[in-house]
Amino acid sequence: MKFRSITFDLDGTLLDTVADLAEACRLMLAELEAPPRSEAEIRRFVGRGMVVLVERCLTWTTPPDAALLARGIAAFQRHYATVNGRLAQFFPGVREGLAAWQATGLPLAVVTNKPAAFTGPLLERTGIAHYFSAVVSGDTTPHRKPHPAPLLHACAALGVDPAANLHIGDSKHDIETARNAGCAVYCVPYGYNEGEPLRAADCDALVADLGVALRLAHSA
Ligand SMILES: O=C(O)COP(=O)(O)O
Ligand SMILES: [Mg+2]
Repeated sequence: MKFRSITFDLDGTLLDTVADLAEACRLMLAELEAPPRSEAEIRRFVGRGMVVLVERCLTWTTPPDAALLARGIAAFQRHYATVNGRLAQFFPGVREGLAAWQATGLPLAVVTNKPAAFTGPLLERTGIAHYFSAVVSGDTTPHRKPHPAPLLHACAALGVDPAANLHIGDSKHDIETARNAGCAVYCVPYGYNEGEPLRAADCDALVADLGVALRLAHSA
C-alpha cells in the first residue's frame, strides 16, 4: 500500500451525530424562543463547524445579529455538552473498518470541524478514542476545513508526508481540504455533504464503507 497514514473525518463519516446535534439545537432554539428546526434541516446545516451550525439555525430571512448569535452559541455549547454521544450511531462498517485499518499498523487520526471540547468526549463515549494517534478539531488550529491547516497539522503529528496520507470524509469540504493539503481523498456516500450527493468524479474514489476503502487502498 502506498499510503503511510490515514485521517478520518468524524461527523458523517465515522458517526451519525445528527440526532445529538438536532437535540442540542432544539434545546438552544427553545431557550432563545426561536422557531424550531427539523432534523432534516440540521443534517444540511452540519459540516462547517459549530458557529455556522448555530448561525444557520438562527437564519430565517437574515442572519442573526452578533448578540443573538453569541447567546445561541453559549446555549448550544451547554446543551451539546450534555447530549453529545447519547444518540450518536456508528455508520455501517465503521467498527469493523477501524479495527481492520488498525491491523495494517498505519497511524490513524481524526480531522474534524467539531470543537475539541466535544470531539474528545464523543470519541471516548463511543469507545473509539484508542484508535487514533492524533485528533485535530475545528479549533485546534486557527483554521477549519476546507483550509488545509488541520489536515497538515494531523500529518505533522503523525510524522507523515501529506502526499502519503489518505483522507476519508463525507463532504466537499473534506475533498477541498485534502486537495489543498496535497493528500489523496476517498469519500463515503452515506454522510451529510450539506444535503448534496457526492460524485465519484470529484474525489479519488467513492467507497461504500471503511472496509471497501481499505481493500481499494491496498491496490492503490
Ligand atoms: O462540526 C461540523 O460541522 C462537522 O464535523 P466534521 O468535520 O467531523 O464533519
Ligand atoms: Mg463530515
